[in-house]
Amino acid sequence: MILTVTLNTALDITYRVRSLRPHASHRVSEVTERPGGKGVNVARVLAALGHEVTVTGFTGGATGRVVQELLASVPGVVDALVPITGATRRTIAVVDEQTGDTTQLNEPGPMVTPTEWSAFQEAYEDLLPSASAVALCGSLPPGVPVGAYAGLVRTARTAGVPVLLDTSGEALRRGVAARPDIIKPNADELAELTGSHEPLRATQDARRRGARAVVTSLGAEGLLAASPEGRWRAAPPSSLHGNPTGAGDSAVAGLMSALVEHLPWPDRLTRAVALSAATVSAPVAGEFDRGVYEELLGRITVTSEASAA
Ligand SMILES: O=P(O)(O)OC[C@H]1O[C@](O)(CO)[C@@H](O)[C@H]1O
Repeated sequence: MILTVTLNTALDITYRVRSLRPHASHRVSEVTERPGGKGVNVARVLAALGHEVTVTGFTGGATGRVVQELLASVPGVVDALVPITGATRRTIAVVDEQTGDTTQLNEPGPMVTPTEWSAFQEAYEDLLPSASAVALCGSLPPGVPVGAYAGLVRTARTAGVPVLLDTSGEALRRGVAARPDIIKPNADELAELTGSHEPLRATQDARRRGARAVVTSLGAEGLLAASPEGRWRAAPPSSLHGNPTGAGDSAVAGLMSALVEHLPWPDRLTRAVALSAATVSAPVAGEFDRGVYEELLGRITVTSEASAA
């Protein structure tokens, strides 16, 4: 199975409003609730692709119960979340129907105690021997040490399990130094890590800091990747309109799925870009439009940076 870790799980709520205006009161035309947090979204996409997936992380309170109930109805996903006393957070995406723009409001998450953090680390070590790969995704809830991902990367490496890290800020900086197999920052997260706003230079710099491979998401322009096997840009034929929430999570799912299938890098990137774009076409995070995905698979352009230079 593929293991995904979401330390800051969430009940993802999507509101659709006719037009979002500051200082105004809004009537919500549609409400959608999904089990969320980045690794949970990755797991839902992987399961839809036919992979066996186990999700771990923390769950607590009434929101945590709703997340687990919703997760139980997703075929192919095994729930190995660790219970805590605090309540799982809500994350809210407000979609403006007129402009198509999405505004995201993410709560910080519950306080995790040192005992709960130790219980998680034990559960993680127990799950790793059954995992073909692990994805560590999203923000850290309060109470979890900032070096948490660095420790989880090291534990995966010791167990011989390939590990992808998708986080930001200091947690990313420390995690990269622990030498994960892949990181998947967006351009802003990469600039914060490296101090460089030139994506190709920053992608290579992140490899020097410890990541074996770096896949940078460039929004509607696709992905930029640097690995020991080469450097590539992968782009969709045109930018799609819709809700981009979760597009990065779908890219991670594409990379993970192609990694465990031992596909070469250009095929991994093709799958990641097609899934990411097909997620923009779907109304909520963690879901993708299968028709768009299958149609796009044959239309992603992958260019070797070495030969393009
Ligand atoms: O852990 P964070 O970085 O706050 O991200 C969580 C959020 O990101 C999303 O996964 C979108 O990528 C939302 O579904 C929401 O749960």
